[in-house]
Amino acid sequence: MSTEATLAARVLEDLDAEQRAVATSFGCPVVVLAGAGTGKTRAITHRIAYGAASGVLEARRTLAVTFTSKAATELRRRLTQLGVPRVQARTFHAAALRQISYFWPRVYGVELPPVANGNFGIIAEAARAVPISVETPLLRDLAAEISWAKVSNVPPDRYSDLAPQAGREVGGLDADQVASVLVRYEQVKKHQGVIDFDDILLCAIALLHEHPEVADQVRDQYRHFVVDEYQDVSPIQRTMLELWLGDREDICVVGDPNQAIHTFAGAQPAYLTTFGRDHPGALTLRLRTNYRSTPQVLTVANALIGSGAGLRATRDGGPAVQVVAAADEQTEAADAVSWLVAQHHRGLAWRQLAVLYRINAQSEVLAGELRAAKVPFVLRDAEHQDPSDDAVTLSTIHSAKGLEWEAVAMIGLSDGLLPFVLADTAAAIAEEKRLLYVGLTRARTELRLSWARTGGHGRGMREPSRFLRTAGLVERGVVTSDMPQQGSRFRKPRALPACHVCGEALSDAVEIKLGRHEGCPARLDVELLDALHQWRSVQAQNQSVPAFVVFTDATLRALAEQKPVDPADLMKIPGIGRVKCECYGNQLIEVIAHHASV
Ligand SMILES: Nc1ncnc2c1ncn2[C@@H]1O[C@H](COP(=O)(O)OP(=O)(O)OP(=O)(O)O)[C@@H](O)[C@H]1O
Repeated sequence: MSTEATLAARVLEDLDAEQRAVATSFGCPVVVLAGAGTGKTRAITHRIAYGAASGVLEARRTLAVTFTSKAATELRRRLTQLGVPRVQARTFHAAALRQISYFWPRVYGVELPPVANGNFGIIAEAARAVPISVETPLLRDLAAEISWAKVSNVPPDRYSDLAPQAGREVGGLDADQVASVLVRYEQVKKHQGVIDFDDILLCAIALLHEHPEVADQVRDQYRHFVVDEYQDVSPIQRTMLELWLGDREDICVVGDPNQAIHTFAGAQPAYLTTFGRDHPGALTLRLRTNYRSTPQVLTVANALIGSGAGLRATRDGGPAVQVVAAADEQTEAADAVSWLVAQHHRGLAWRQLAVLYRINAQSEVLAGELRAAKVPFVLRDAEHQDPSDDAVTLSTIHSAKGLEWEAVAMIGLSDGLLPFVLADTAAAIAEEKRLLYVGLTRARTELRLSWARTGGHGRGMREPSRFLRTAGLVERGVVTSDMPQQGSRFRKPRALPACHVCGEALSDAVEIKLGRHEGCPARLDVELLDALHQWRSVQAQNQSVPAFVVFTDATLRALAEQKPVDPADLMKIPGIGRVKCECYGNQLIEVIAHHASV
């Protein structure tokens, strides 16, 4: 065997048959439909290494495109390990920026305008000129909308016509108002002499389109293309890719339609599913063998998606997936922290644990409980994170995409949070379902799903997420914790706790915490309440956290009314889980006992 053939054969050694088919298919466009955890990154990096070793592609003329700079860094790391460091692994934007930075001055005789460092200031100026409100949440929504319009090829003068058809809605504004912001936004940018992030691709497209000689040079540089996460490609990115490709067909795209969670931002997963039709002669391959998760996790993930997922397990059986209902958000967070602590005591490092949620705001209560329990954690969106930190990861499901942990807790699995309350069309609900699928498939071994029967500050009753039923967690009886044991438990919530004064049911979270209706006579010991407040201030000061992180006012009132005498009594108060009990129990009982004795 020649040296090349030996090298090429070696590259294939650590691939399974499905991955090998991906690594060795050249000569036609290839689309790979890869389920979660099936090793698509491994398949595409090995494809490039195999192609380079066997001489069917030139490493330095290969462009591997992905969506985040973290993913691009990971691709580069793996390619270097496989002996092909000269491959360009970049995001669409990074690759395009590199090209326009080089060609723009040569073609237009001026430097490329700088890319604005964030565009909130520009949007605020545009909004003031319209005029509309410049409150931060609206500016954030407008930033997302401006980006959607650009990546979807919707120019400001067509926005009023096209946006309503696409079901777009921005913070109560009508389409004409948003269109006016878009027009002003472009004017402000021009006045400041900057471009924004999405303009990078628009500039590159214009450059390659209008200047065939530039397009020829770029095409000469890049001859082989691999695109990861192809379900996330937007119209403007596809146009970019087509311009890079020209009339050549040396392209391999990889993606998972079941992990399409960015359509609200303009992604078009149909580009992946119709790739075979759009590229005559294309080869369609599938990766279905999952190396990440236990059969228990995959059974739930497969059931959620239905026939389209079909992930095959390779790992041995593990623990059952847990579904847990909690009285309120605070208790849900406290229980989740107790579970993390138990996983850690079982031998897992903190960094092998994660808690995932739908929206960032959900991390607040959780962070308070983690601080109280002295559990190290990192927020993934901050999450200045040092990857070497041994800390639990807190992440939105969106930001957790592409990652994996040994044990994963997902919180807030109630209707209104997942699916999120703003998802009001069939398409939006389907995307929320895929979001849950992405979350579930991050877990290697332990998976805990929880929801709270009431929201924070006594806000309304909640129902478990409809997706828990879709995922077969009722029918299969996959284990529940404090949920009622009857088959009807998802329709009929557990019997509500009773008021200790009148005996009637309690449904409000604050009242549940107090153990009585607000209107029922209290046995509140005002002096004890005062002593508890003082104790809480000292704790909060010592830990440099806000007082409510230690205990909420409602919990202090419940303590001052119910005067628990031992840990078992303490844990009957909603909001005081095992972790808080272990952390503060003895001190609290001492404060209460001392107060009784004076
Ligand atoms: N052939 C294989 N043999 C053993 N383990 C493998 C194989 N292929 C992949 N794996 C492992 O499976 C896990 C998932 O791989 P990877 O992260 O590449 O999957 P992915 O398809 O990109 O996942 P996702 O789309 O869910 O983020 C990793 O831990 C990886 O090391």
